[in-house]
Amino acid sequence: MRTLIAGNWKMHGLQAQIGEIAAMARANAGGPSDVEVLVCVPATLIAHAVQAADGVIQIGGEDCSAEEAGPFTGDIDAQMLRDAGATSVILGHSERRQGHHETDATVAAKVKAAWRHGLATIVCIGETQAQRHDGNALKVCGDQLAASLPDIPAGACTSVAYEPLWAIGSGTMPTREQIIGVLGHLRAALDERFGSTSQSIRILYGGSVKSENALEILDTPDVNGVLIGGASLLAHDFNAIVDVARGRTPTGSV
Ligand SMILES: O=C(CO)COP(=O)(O)O
Repeated sequence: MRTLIAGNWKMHGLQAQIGEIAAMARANAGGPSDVEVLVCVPATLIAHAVQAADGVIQIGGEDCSAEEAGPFTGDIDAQMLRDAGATSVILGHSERRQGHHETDATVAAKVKAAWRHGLATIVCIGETQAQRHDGNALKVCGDQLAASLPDIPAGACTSVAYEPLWAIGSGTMPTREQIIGVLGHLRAALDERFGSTSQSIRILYGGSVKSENALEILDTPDVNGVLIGGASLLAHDFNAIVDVARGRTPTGSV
């Protein structure tokens, strides 16, 4: 399984920032293929980003509707993301679960819609600080995984991103043992539910990933990649993390 280095621009980015995508693509052109690079951007930027990515890195969306085309003002469906050139979509990010009241059932319906249109999904789960404090991190994450990830039809592709809410944008990282604890639990659940298909599902870690901590995270058992927020906005920062994944000396943006 190739390591996935994925960015999440969240609600950041104007056309003026598309040069960052071009710089990410330039740095990855002709590189070894043991690392897959994906940047998920706001829907308004997908088509521009796909052009700038020049087929070197993949571009994804950050959400999609569970519905097909219809009377849903303001929503964007999976087919539209695909049409704009996205190959993947992040679903169930905690900022959507919290800010837009998305339940596990909503997320599962969105995942199915994305798969119908050939998008790979990154299904996000994670516990709050209070849930961890109460000793419920494993149960919360396990329950979210079970209810947010539908049975996987042949040909569908998904990753699961473990993003503890208290680590997102905070600069606070879980310990290596905490990551191992949750990811081991998730991998065991995936193995039990999906059998050999589990081996095609990457588990990503997300939350305050930077080039300085990327090596330690990527070297943690059961980590198959990372989902990066703030440090994915600038090619200089993002490329440094990709370089770490490739085992090269960081060179920054080219
Ligand atoms: O939410 C995240 C990625 O989806 C993580 O964000 P930060 O890397 O900024 O902590």
